[in-house]
Amino acid sequence: MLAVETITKRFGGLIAVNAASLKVNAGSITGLIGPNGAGKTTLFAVIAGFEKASEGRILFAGQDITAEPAHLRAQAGIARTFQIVQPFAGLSVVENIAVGAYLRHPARAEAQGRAREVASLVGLGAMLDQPASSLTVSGRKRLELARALATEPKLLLLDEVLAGLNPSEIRDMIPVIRQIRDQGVTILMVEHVMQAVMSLCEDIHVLAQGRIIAQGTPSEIAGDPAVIEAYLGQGAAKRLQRSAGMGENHA
Ligand SMILES: Nc1ncnc2c1ncn2[C@@H]1O[C@H](COP(=O)(O)OP(=O)(O)OP(=O)(O)O)[C@@H](O)[C@H]1O
Repeated sequence: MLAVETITKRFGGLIAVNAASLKVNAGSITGLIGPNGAGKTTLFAVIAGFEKASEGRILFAGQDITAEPAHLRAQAGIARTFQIVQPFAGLSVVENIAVGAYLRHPARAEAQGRAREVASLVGLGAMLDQPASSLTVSGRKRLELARALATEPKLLLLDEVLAGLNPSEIRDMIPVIRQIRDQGVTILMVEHVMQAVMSLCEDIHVLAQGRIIAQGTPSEIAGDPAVIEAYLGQGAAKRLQRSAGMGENHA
């Protein structure tokens, strides 16, 4: 569904994304992980058309969309959520979601009808008429998800939708994300909550200092020395191996 081909993004002298390539298969939940500042959000912005790639190509369903503006990518079926959630505070929950639904349903009643369906999918069905400003952090995250989903995307880019949630809220959100995929939406997610990434994603790409350093299944990624080093620093993989060996000796 999506092919990112050797994308580079420079901000002046800073290379935020450095010749990164990745693929997202239709129907999958694919993960994009990496330490802080690795370039994940920047790569999302380039995929969604909010930032222009300095080099490289983006293919969506086989079409080269590298030069397309963000609104045409949304029309084609790409939606993203934002790490910093900023709902229209003065509007109700259903009106906020309808903003996304207007993309495919210009009539108000239809857009609101679609917004209600999406609200119940993400667990906001009981809060339709509340002002968005009254939602908790967890409610705002669900609203952000709903606004993107209301555009009826084929590919949904989730930027840390679990950040700031407590463990029980995370447990509640995981099946919601899975259900969205089961309804036919392909998902690419940036996430720091590893337990969620490991349980949801069939394929994971790891970005570190702008480069893709590993790709594979959750268990391949968890055991990859380059990934361990990227998160824990140089020599960490060896140190872990040694202490695991010592553990066995003691046992
Ligand atoms: N608009 C911008 N102008 C200049 N530098 C930027 C801009 N956006 C991002 N950067 C820089 O690009 C690098 C990558 O940032 P990015 O936010 O993409 O990383 P990230 O992997 O999403 O990090 P985090 O996990 O902390 O959200 C950082 O060094 C950041 O400071």
